[in-house]
Amino acid sequence: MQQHNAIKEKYPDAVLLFRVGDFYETFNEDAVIAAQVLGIVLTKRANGSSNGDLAGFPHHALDTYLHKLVKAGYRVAVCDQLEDPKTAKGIVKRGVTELVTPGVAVNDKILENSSNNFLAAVHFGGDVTGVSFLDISTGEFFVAEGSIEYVDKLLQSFRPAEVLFARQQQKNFKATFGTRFYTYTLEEWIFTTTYAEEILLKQFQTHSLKGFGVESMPAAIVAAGATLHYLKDTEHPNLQHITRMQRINQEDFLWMDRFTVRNLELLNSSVENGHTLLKTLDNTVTPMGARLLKRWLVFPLRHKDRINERLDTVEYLIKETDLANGLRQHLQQTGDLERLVSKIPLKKINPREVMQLARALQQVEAVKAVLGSNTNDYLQRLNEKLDVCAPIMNRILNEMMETPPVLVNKGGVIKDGVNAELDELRGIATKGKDYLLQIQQKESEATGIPSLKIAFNNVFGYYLEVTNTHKNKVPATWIRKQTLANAERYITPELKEYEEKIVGAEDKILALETRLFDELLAALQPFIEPIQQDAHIFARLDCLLCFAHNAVQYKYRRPEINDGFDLRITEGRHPVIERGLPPGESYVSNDITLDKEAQQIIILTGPNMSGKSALLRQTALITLMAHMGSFVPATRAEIGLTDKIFTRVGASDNLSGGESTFMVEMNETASIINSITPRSLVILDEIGRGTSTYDGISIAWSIVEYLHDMSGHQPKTLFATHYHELNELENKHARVKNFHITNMESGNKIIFLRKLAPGGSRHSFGIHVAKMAGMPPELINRANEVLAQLEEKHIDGALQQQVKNLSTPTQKLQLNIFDAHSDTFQGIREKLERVDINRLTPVEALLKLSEIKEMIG
Ligand SMILES: Nc1ncnc2c1ncn2[C@@H]1O[C@H](COP(=O)(O)OP(=O)(O)OP(=O)(O)O)[C@@H](O)[C@H]1O
Repeated sequence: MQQHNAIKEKYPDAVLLFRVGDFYETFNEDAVIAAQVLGIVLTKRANGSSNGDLAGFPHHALDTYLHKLVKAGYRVAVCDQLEDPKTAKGIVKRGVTELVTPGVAVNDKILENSSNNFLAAVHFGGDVTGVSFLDISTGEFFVAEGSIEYVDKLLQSFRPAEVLFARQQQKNFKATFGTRFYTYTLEEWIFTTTYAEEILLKQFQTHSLKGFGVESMPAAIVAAGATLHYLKDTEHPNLQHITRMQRINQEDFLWMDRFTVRNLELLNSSVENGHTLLKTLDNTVTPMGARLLKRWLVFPLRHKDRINERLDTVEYLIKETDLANGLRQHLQQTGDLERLVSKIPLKKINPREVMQLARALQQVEAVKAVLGSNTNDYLQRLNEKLDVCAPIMNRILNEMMETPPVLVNKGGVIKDGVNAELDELRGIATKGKDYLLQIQQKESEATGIPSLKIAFNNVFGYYLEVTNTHKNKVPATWIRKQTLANAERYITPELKEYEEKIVGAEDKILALETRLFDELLAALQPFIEPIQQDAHIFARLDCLLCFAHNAVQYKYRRPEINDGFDLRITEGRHPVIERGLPPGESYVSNDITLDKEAQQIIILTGPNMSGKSALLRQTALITLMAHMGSFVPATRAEIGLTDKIFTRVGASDNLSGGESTFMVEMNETASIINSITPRSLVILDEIGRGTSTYDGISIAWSIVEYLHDMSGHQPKTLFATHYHELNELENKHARVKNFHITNMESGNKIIFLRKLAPGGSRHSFGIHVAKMAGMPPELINRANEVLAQLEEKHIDGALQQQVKNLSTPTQKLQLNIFDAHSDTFQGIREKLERVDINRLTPVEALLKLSEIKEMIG
């Protein structure tokens, strides 16, 4: 217990699993947690002066129980016996061999195949915030820095299992990023540039960080350093598979903030088990492909050439069916090469997995052969980078048994003919066993006991077993060892002699096989990087094959990406809703055009349930898919390169999280306004609905005017609303156009036609929808009465009239000077750039300040 307590002191916030013989035991408060989470028995035991709680489980169940504790949000320190109890003097030496936390998990039971398990670190560096994401199970390591909003979006996209930050930032972190994450704090000194650089250089064995393109990203470097520090802290010293850092450049990707990622239901649905774009598109066949697809989805490209490179390849794969089928087949048989290779340095790879790795390399060889004859540039480049790692693949295949066991200490790992000593020992062991059979036969004949058996147990080794009916035939020279109910067990000197030979040989075989396997693992080390590269290329191939598959299966077409600003979609469909429709029903496609000249903003009205939201979202999703390099659900799509997609949805009650729902709605909308450009696509769904009609219309009205008039910024905008009054905007602003979704009234029913048509609509048919939803007839009748009276009194009409007479804005739109696109900003910037601070006198400085003040006006 003294040893336990001393170790526990070093890991106070972890549950300590303390190895005692064949068990992992937990004590005191750890035992209470373990019993509760694992459903194991909690016992009391005398422990020194007091009675302590105790709960334990057999050591071979470690994987299962460890996983449960970590999933339940606990940090777990695994404390093992560091020496052989047989040879140890006094108390066996023990130490923590691994600290497992939600973000530092390599166990297959904790990890999900199709998801990365990222450990993130955030460094608040004053002006910029740095962030890093590391998946120890795959070796991927990303760094970035930028505004808080940017880091927030990255956190939303990477969804780390654990986030690290400096202890002093506890309040700040919570205020900035909320309580969505599992977090852990580290000492402040870890978050310094010098320390971070030192630890990173040591990891990558380089003299500078230049090669990673991060030297001008101090905040990101600090975050990355903290991540590596934490890995060492959690007893993960062997990280040879973390070979590089990749920097994420904001300008390389189409930006979507976290509200957009959520509103478009890219990764998560708002309803349980609902469909997401990811689920709809994911037809990958390898785990690394599935993980990469997720990343492609939240980081769509922004460079035309790179998008077209993907689109060209998808087109090529669609045409070359045999090639695509061949590739898919080989990929299917590869398994999780990326995670297998990461297990090598972590010393977590077992013999069976090493064999899987060799088989995966055989697939690399096969893929190279298939790709050999292709004429697509991108595939050719990928093929050149594929490395079969033949020396190690052949060595594994030549030296290891075809189906080795999971545990190396079970033997049967190394083939015959690989090592002469091993062959000899195996000869002895088998011969010894043959000889035992001969003894059995010989003694059976000599004694006349036909049922005589030789068997083995751990207590007294090999023995002869005689059933009670033949007991009297046993010779006097045999030594009786055990009496059972219906049999007796004996040993003989001859039996013991052979036993020694066999058991000795078997022990030696296991030791030798373990050594040979370790040698094989050491030989694998230099191949970690090329195999990682192979895994990465397979992931890309998998995603592109998946796009080709989707295009054929779901009739997607190649989008045309151009440098213009316009968006023209012909017969577009919603990829997710379309797939969920019941058999026999088909999705009604729609054309949509947004351009800079005549149709920058569309005000979309239509009855409830007619498909306004669907149309809005499909426009965003088609744009997004095109930027991923995927074909799209439309017969034609011309898409001007887009830099940002914003989606905002009017408040609904399930969004509330302490704040009023309308406040949430306004907060979210406000954050768009400052970062829009003409290349942005803005989707607003019933913004303003969370307040009274007058307030709502006024806010919605002014948002549209603002987006219309922001000089030089005018983003393409789709605005769905129930406020028909907003249709009046078309008459007052040149680039606002009204559209509605058509429906047909048949008796007192409405039939949704779901077709987009020019012009606004007058009714919402909310009462029809209430009726369809099964509201009591009395209630529906009363609602109709109230509506009729309101309409009779022209309340609705009066508002319509007032809207018509609305004046133009009294105040010209004031551009934010901190908006990098504004002329004022550019002017101030130029002025400041010309100033040489070293030569400036105080009076000159005051004069400059006054000039700048004047510019702001
Ligand atoms: N083009 C379409 N073809 C087939 N079904 C569609 C289409 N558009 C929408 N739907 C179906 O109609 C349902 C309602 O659509 P949606 O939510 O877009 O309506 P809405 O006009 O936004 O309604 P509300 O104003 O009440 O929010 C969708 O869930 C979908 O199942």
